[in-house]
Amino acid sequence: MPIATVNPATGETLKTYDALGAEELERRLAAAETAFRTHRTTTFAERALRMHKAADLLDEDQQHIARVMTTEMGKPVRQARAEAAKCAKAMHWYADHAEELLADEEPASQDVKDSGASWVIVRYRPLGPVLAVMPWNFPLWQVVRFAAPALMAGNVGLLKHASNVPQTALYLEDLYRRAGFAEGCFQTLLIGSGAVEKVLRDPRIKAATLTGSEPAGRAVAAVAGDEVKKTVLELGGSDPFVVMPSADLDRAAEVAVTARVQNNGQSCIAAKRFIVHTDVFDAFAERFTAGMTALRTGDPMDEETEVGPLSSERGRADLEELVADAVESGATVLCGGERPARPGWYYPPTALADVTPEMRIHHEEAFGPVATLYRAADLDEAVAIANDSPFGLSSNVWTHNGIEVDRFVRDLEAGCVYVNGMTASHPAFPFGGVKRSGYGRELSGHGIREFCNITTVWHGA
Ligand SMILES: O=CCCC(=O)O
Repeated sequence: MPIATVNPATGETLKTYDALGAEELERRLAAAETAFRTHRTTTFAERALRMHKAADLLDEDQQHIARVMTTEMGKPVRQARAEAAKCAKAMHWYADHAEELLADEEPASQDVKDSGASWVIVRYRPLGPVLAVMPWNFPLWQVVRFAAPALMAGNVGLLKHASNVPQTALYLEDLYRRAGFAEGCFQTLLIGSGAVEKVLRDPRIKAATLTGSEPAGRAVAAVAGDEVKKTVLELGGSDPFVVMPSADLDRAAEVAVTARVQNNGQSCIAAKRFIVHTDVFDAFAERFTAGMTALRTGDPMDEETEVGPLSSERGRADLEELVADAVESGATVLCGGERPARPGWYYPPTALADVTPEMRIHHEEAFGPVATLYRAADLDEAVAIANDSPFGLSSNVWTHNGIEVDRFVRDLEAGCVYVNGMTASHPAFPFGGVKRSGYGRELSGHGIREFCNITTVWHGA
């Protein structure tokens, strides 16, 4: 795939980039190693000053970078501005909290005594240069939620971003440099995916994080495993959205629409499978279909647009194939289902009912604004349908029955359970999944500690 900005709203190639040559790649790896030697010895206060500055600069640049993101991957510009604001918030949060999250820990005095020590501490030390392989869907946020904790922990970052968001990738390198992080602390590598293995095997790279598809995660984890390097993987999701009879149906349907079509339906934590108790299925389906049909679709630069184009022609073709497969096998189209006759990679908000396990869409991630609706006879069946997926990222449940909430929290196979709301990541809460959605956690204290050398310091009498 060429490294290029191609506007998904028109299909026009606006800017292309050459991949880094071997010499420049080597220079950047060396710069990362050099930068780490100094950066690891800086204080939390020094890092925090730069991170706050980066957040302030990002706030100043919000209009500009939002338009760049929209041009590169097609998200509605209002959502792009919200993404930039969320990144600044996360940067401030890690600037404010990193020191306390990575403070030395003291084991219980009885255990210290039992070991024969006079004192023991556990210290979180940085690992070194970390490679981040990141996707285009939240081109700022996916990177910042790695970079903010990594830099605050004393690590340095090398970004291999998706090939269709090069301007956003270069902006991020420039942002951290302008904020005062030393040369080499955060670098963008304009390279194709074929060059990732070489970088990952380089002894100067100590760990890797990847957000993206399952095949990409498997490939990076295989190489990292061979090199015995730590990885965090945040892969696909096909999150369930369960609606029980006690739910506020109007609110559940309204949030369900947003949860499905956020980011033009291209979010790992978008709700994708709507599992509705049979007593309220028809009422929910009617409200949900009306909401999906009423969405304003069109030019993502238009302030009023709620759903823009998909990011690529291939992405739209994949989605169309999933829908065609389902319809051929008996799914009912409640709304949408046909691409509009216009330039750009648009696909309408679509809802499918009568979905069965024989259909590909039952097991695969629909990365676009396509919802599947399921009828469940009771809570047990709702849980069974929800868990009948290779993925386990997040989940959403709508009920006002506390016993049901306990059951969902106990039984849903997912990294998060959101009750009476839609999944939304927050800097203070761990984010990540189980099953084919990956492993490890981003954000919160758990995220910042993923790329630390957790060091036991034992001191004799
Ligand atoms: O694509 C998944 C990430 C979405 C988010 O963190 O809000």
